Amino acid sequence: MVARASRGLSGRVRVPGDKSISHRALMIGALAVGETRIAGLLEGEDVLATAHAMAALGAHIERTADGIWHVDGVGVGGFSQPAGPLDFGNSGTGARLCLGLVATTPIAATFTGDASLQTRPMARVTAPLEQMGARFSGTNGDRLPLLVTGARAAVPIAYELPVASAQVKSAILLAALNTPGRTTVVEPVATRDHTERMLKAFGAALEVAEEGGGRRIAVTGFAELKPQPVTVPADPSSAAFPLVAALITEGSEIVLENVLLNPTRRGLVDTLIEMGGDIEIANERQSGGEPVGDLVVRSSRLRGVRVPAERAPSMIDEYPVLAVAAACAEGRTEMAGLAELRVKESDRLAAVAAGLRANGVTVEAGEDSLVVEGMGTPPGGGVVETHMDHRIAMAFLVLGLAARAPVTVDDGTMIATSFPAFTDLMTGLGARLGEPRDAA
Ligand SMILES: O=C(O)C1=C[C@@H](OP(=O)(O)O)[C@@H](O)[C@H](O)C1
Ligand SMILES: C=C(OP(=O)(O)O)C(=O)O
Repeated sequence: MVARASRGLSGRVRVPGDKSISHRALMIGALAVGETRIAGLLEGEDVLATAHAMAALGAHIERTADGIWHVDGVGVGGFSQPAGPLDFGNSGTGARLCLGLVATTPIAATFTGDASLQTRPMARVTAPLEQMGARFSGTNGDRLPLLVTGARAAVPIAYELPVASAQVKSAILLAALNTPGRTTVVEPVATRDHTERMLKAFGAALEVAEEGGGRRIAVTGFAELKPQPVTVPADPSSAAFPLVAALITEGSEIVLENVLLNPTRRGLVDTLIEMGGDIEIANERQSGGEPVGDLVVRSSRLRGVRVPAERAPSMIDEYPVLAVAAACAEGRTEMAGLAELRVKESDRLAAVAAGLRANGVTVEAGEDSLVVEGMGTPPGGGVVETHMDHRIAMAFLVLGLAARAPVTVDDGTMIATSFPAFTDLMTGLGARLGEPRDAA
């Protein structure tokens, strides 16, 4: 795909539902007794893979013509042995959270995924889940495909997260639901807390205590989960693309409606405001147990900032597009604490650095840091390798809207994993996106 210099993005749009909340709504709905109705579910490939997995484990899942998803759950401990492998496609969240679900259920299941997912580390979840009694075997070290044998008699653990990861935390909390006694997870830095919020709403026995900058979360097993209606707010990680696009293309003013503003997810918005971004948060309210608001965004002259390491978990998926904003700012932007970017759908630190260099931007990439020299208007003109990574594709298409020369990404197909309507939504706002063969 190719993106060309654009001006005056305008319109009022709602990006699709939050990916993290969508995965959890299907999984926790599958564990409740009775029907959970989900409005605004993200219908991207990652979430659809989770829906298939829940159905393969015995939940009844149906989408009605009004767009509502109905999940008829089997109850905690009620999953049945799937007939074939569970394929999570490109999705780390789907695979890791579901490993937690199966780990304490007495069934066996093979977990697999696409070429990107098969390179991603799973030991971070299999290590604590083994302590709870699950067994994992495979031929590729800790990587997928893995055969998981759930514990017959699961044991509760007290676990301190070695990496700031909501996926690891959530895998353990979900495993704890079918484990007798009290399982405790301590996270030194707060990560997204959608699992905790949703489990509480469904009636799980869950306690959260603030501890320093982090949290201690305890789950007592065997509570019955009661179905709850879930309304999924717009995904801030998807909103990030039109948000940055409007800031860096001249003469733009857009409104992004109903965006999730959970404090564990709003690092990008806060950083862009620090950079001088004209972002107004209107109509702040609560929706389905989460804070949401409308973002009014106008083109802005951005300036470089220092983004502290402790902010990383609250914007971990947004660094590729932040780096694009930084390239279009005046001055240097320094980002620290980025080690986790190396183990996402691609090595995002390397992919961002290579993509920016290909478009004439000066970048310094350290082991876990990135420094981008802002250029106001970058030259562009490069071809970016996306490495099966949706966020790399979308971030560099956004760069192309503000660069002097068009920016090409080698493959736009992975965008469908998290934001299938990306191209339509962006072109609807006035962005010039297309295939290289299309007329300029
Ligand atoms: O829990 C979640 O829904 C997610 C957690 C993050 O991963 P880590 O837990 O690996 O940081 C994030 O990158 C991913 O897109 C979604
Ligand atoms: C890291 C991401 O997703 P996942 O870990 O679920 O593959 C992402 O969507 O940016």
